[in-house]
Amino acid sequence: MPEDPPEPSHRPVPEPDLELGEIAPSTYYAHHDTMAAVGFLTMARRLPSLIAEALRLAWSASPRDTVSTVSLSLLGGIVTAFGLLATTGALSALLSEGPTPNRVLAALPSLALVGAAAVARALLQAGAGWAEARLGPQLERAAETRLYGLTSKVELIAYDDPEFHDALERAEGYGVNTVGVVVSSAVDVVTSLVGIAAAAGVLGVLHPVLLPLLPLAVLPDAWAAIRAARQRYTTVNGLVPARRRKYIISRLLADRDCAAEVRAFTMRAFLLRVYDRVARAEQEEMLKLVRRQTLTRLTGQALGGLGSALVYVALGVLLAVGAIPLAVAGTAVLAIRSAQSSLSGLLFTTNTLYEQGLYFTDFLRFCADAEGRLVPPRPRPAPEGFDRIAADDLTFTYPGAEEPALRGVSVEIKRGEIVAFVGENGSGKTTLSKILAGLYEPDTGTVHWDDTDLREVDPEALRARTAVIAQDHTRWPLTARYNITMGTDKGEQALHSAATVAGADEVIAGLPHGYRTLLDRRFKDGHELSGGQWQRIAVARGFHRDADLLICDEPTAALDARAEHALFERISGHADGRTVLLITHRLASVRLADRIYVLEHGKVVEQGDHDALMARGGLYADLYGLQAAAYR
Ligand SMILES: Nc1ncnc2c1ncn2[C@@H]1O[C@H](COP(=O)(O)OP(=O)(O)OP(=O)(O)O)[C@@H](O)[C@H]1O
Repeated sequence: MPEDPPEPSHRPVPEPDLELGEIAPSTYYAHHDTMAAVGFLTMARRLPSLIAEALRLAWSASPRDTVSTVSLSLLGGIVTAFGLLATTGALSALLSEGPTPNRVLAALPSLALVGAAAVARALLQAGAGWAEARLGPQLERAAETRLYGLTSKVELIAYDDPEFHDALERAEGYGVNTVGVVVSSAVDVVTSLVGIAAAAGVLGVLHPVLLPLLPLAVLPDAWAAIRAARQRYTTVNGLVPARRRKYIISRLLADRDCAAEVRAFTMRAFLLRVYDRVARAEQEEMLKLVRRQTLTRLTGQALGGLGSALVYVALGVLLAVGAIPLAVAGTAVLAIRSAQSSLSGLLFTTNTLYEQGLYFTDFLRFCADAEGRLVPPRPRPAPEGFDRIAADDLTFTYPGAEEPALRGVSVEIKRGEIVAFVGENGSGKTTLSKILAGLYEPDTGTVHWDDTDLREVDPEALRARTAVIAQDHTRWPLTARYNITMGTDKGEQALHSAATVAGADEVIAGLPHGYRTLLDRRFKDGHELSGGQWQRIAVARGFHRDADLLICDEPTAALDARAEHALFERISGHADGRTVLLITHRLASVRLADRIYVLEHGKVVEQGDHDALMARGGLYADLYGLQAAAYR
């Protein structure tokens, strides 16, 4: 354990508290339970379908390399069998009667065959290895392209569905990485099976009585390997919660985000103690496992030795009674050894294939589910613009939510207007704006751009006509330029004017490489911005887009007073002729709106301009009065 720092004398460090609650299960260990419980036969039964799925995927990534991998591996097995049979010829000649030079001469053709088989096998194995290695990166790319093609295309609402999230986490966190391993394990399983079949075939050809000797020699090893693997799974599965807890604590000790607080609150000694307790417990379990596995392997080896002894005795008896010649017995020993090595390969790869196959299946299931979440093709093109947007009687409930976020909402936005949504937290403003932007589909009700029903329009095309300055905008790990243009370069003039409107020009002027500065500290020469500076960039992004409808969701929450004032001035100047939908809690700023909708619990409870709403003396007047009082 690392040495503890001296405790501060003025305050005792509390005892490490391990009562941190249950650790939630993790994607990375999603199938450990299954692996600890499942038997070898269950694994073996699942093999054919797993091998078929893996080969189908491999075929889609590269038919040529798939065929090469499989055919060269199979040929390698056949050549091995051929080499073993040629050995019998060589041994027969060498062990026959007569002077040694004559016996060697007689053995030469068979020896040449044995040599040729060895060379051919080596070449075939190298070829298979090469094709398999080529397949790996192609598979990885195919799987990732498929995954990310789907994640970026599914309906946005999928991201609010916990089941989609879980499935995505499993597919992305682990499933996609297993594709290559599953395919290579599938090929290895087939190769090992061919190796065993070849050895068994050779024994059968040499003498049928030799066949029953094979299980005698190979089963003890097989038993030990399977048992040791089970022991490891059971232990590691039991350790999953401890390992996750250790990982969480290790992040507190090593992550940048908490580095300052770890020091400010002198947390080091406390955290190290908690870490050490968990790590020690884990170490104890691992040492116990090592002891148990060693015992199992010793038993397996002892039984294996016994099995081999029995094989030799049986061979001796067969030789003594003249059932088989010496050359055949010699080849049988070689064939049994070859089967043993194929079997240990088979056990290892079966285990790997089954385990990785569980995660691989997660990947396949996710892709199938995501396909079902794609927006079906829509008949009408997106409207060129609008004179009036009308939302009628919208209701919307988030997946899994008990209460609807919107209940029977109707709003109207005319071209060139500034319309504001106000209301307390959680009243439904952002949800409504996302439906108007075509990001969510309402459960019931309609949105029309003039006479076009948005349900008939491709949402992607519609989104090209709207710009959203989001409340929780993304801090893209790109240059300042790309953070504003988002890859749609409209020239320097458009870039500078959008940046100026948002006050982002001042931010960019202060960056070491101006617009070319990377806004992410994880990259070399990357730069970090403050919350308000980021918001200015996000606002510039919205203004840069050629959109008929500009949705500003809390665009000034992080801005200083001067920047906020400048932005609202700009919006009140009708943002270069755009229609603006403004969501804000700063009610002084919505005075400029042509119409204000006040939302409460997912319903529009008031609407009108500022003066009308103040005169009404309802929720808006209450909220406005509260804010105004704070400045008096
Ligand atoms: N992704 C989501 N999944 C489930 N419920 C959600 C989700 N997003 C919002 N909600 C719920 O929907 C309701 C409306 O949320 P919305 O974000 O539209 O409110 P808002 O008026 O924009 O709030 P705020 O002023 O805090 O931004 C809230 O009750 C909220 O808890």
